[in-house]
Amino acid sequence: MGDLSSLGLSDWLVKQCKQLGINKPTPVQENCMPAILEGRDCMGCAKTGSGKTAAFVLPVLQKLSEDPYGIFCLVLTPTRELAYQIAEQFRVLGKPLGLRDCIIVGGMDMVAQALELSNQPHVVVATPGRLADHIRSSNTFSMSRIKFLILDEADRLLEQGCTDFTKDLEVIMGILPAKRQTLLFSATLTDTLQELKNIAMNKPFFWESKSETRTVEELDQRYILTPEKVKDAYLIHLIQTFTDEHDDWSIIIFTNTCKNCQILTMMLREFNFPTISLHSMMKQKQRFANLAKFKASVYKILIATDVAARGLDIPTVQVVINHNTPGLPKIYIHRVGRTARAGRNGVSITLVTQYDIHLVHSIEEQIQTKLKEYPVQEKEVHKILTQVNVTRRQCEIKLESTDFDEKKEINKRKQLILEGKDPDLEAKRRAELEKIKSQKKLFKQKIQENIERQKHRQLKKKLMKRKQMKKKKAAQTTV
Ligand SMILES: Nc1ncnc2c1ncn2[C@@H]1O[C@H](COP(=O)(O)OP(=O)(O)OP(=O)(O)O)[C@@H](O)[C@H]1O
Repeated sequence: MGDLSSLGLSDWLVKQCKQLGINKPTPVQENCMPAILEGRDCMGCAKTGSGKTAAFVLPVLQKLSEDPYGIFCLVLTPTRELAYQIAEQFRVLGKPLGLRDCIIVGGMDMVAQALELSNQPHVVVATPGRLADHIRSSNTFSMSRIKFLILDEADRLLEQGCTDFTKDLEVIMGILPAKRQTLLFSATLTDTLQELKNIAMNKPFFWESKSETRTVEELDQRYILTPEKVKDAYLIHLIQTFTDEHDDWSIIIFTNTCKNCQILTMMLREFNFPTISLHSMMKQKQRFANLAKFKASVYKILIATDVAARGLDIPTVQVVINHNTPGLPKIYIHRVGRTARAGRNGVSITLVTQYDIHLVHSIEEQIQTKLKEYPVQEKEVHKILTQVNVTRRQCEIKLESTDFDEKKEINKRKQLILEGKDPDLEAKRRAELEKIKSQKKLFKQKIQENIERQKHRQLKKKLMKRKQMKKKKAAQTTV
């Protein structure tokens, strides 16, 4: 492994790296940085926690120091928290340059952001939706001279998941110069490789870490097979044993919905665990505050939806618990990648119900690793089962008495308005779709029933025939 200066970084930058404990480049840095410094487009695919952020931040800072102007670099990333984390890396490593950065994410004051953009910062780190809003609504800034476009978690930005960035990306691409360097990074690039290659047009340098497995060796990956109803008791038991056995610890628990996230947080607090939550129905300021408290170990447990699955770098996290088995292997890879980062050890425990076994198989196939069973003292779990289930029900009732569901509905309507849709028309459209769906289902059911009936009739006929034949034969032999 070479050192940082032999890769083409200036002394001031190498010194800055050392102050942050970056002494030797990681493989993704060693391989991608020279290509970026040569001026090539680059696609880097390396495991979680392997230093992909510095792999693009360092060459950008190097180039910026040679010819400083704003706006020099645009970084796009799928979540707001990640945008702050990336901007922080730029700020810390670029301090000797007097680097000016600007963070453009949803949920924060748009006027203040517009002002910052008009001051020509060197680096803009943004989530696509809010940046596209700025482009649509003002002409006080220009990105026509940017040198670098970086898509961090590039596959997420391009996939059409629950948050679809495609329209916003089109708006953004429309104001960027064709002559630029495009850098794409993620731990899971391969699924969307072709779309990504279309964005990085100039025969990108492609580097993927060679490894049979897609998760890091330092990660101990476990599962617990549990009926749905006993899941929470297992969770409480796991946390209790973990707190009993470790002094300096921190856990992230991933769950599938904002509501579940809220209920689990309330529940764990009832059991006196220092818990805080992070999900998209929280106000942005609260999201940042909660994450900061978790990072500072004021709270040891973070319960989050997949909004925290990608990119977050919190070295103290030793355990990741999947309260639900992720539906996609790629989500699993990112979730468990919140621990065992940068060579540290970590454990991940996935709670698996009988309905999730096929999901575990496809996860194992993708990561090329078999999950091992996590040993649990069943007796201890059964002792707390009733208490846990009663507490959950109480928390559910408590949450129902707040306006949580109402807020969810309002948020949905707001989102539709922002997308230029009429919420009432959308509701009508969705109701009609539901009606068609259920009619189709009914129709299918009827056809199935008819087929079954026909089969039954044919079978009956066959049996009757066989009986008659037997009778006939019997009659003939007696004659
Ligand atoms: N060369 C290095 N030596 C030691 N530590 C490093 C080095 N490069 C980066 N790090 C540290 O490793 C940690 C993980 O880096 P980073 O967040 O960039 O990972 P990543 O590959 O982007 O992970 P993810 O896919 O989860 O986003 C950070 O705390 C970072 O400061």
